Amino acid sequence: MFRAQNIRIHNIGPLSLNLSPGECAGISGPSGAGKSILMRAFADMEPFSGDLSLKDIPHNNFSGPEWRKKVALMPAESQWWFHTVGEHFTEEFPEEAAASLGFPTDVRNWEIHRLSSGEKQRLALLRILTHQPEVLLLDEPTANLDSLNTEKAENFILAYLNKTRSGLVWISHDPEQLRRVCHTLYKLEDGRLSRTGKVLY
Ligand SMILES: Nc1ncnc2c1ncn2[C@@H]1O[C@H](COP(=O)(O)OP(=O)(O)OP(=O)(O)O)[C@@H](O)[C@H]1O
Repeated sequence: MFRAQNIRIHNIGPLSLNLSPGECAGISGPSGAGKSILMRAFADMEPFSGDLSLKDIPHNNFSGPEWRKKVALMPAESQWWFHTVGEHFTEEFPEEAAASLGFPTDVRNWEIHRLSSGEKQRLALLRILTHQPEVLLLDEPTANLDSLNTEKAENFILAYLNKTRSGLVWISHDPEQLRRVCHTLYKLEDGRLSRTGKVLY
């Protein structure tokens, strides 16, 4: 459903990655290998050459904002610009989903400046999923979380994937986590993306 063919960015690539509906692809690799840049290219936020498509529709057929609504990137550092949590949610605040990520009902009134890095990370996840992306690009989504909240976030993400049959690319430095949550595993190193294991698709 998501196809990236012959992608080149700076000195990375050419590389290709395809996602089937409901597939989670994990990417690991040394620091500085270009994992984040690759995610930015997939979200059309970084100049690249090559072909991207979603459900066989080339990415050039979409405007940038249209593409990014469907192929949504959650960067390692989330951005917050209003005063409170609730103001960042344009739709009705997803209370039930917030509870499943461990938040009390008044979280929508919390001021941004009081949030811990782990709270920001879980709320960024909640926010991005309210837009119902068809492909989700997660850059180290649990890097600031303890093991209990990591488990909650993993379950939350996988439940979304199973329900919507979206595609997911998950970047992590934790090989155990990638083995736990992903169907296909890749390593990005020296500009090349290689399949390293666990092929269930
Ligand atoms: N606009 C740019 N032009 C050239 N090189 C860049 C540009 N932006 C980032 N880089 C370099 O590309 C490399 C890859 O960076 P990137 O953040 O994608 O790495 P990463 O694999 O995600 O690393 P980490 O695991 O540490 O987060 C880095 O060496 C970075 O300095």
